[in-house]
Amino acid sequence: MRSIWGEDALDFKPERWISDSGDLRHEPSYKFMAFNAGPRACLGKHVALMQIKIVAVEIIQKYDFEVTKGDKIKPVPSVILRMKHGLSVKVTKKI
Ligand code: HEM
Repeated sequence: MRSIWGEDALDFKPERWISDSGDLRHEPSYKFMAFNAGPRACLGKHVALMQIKIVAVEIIQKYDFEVTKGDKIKPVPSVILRMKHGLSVKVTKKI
């Protein structure tokens, strides 16, 4: 991921997606491995992203997530994007 997004790839920096003029910054589709890019790219990408956002909002409103410290976070490039060592998190229900 660092080879694509730079040394701070793992940092939470939403501002990285905003240009100097305040617009959303365009990044080539080839940099997003999950859906691939080009003529055979995933046709369901936009449906999938919309569903992911809807589900994420529902879950984030109800639960807190904390990534287990010290875990190695490493993606495995393959047909299906997955984590090499999994991603363990502590989940707590919001009061
Ligand atoms: C998180 C969800 C999804 C992921 C990560 C995903 C990922 C992918 C990937 C990596 C490919 C292969 C692209 C290539 O060969 O270069 C693909 C192809 C495809 N996906 Fe998805 N997909 C998702 C959801 C969906 C959904 C919801 C639909 C349909 C509503 C869909 C329909 C398709 C179709 C039809 C293709 C074949 C496109 C072609 O070969 O021309 N996908 N997808």
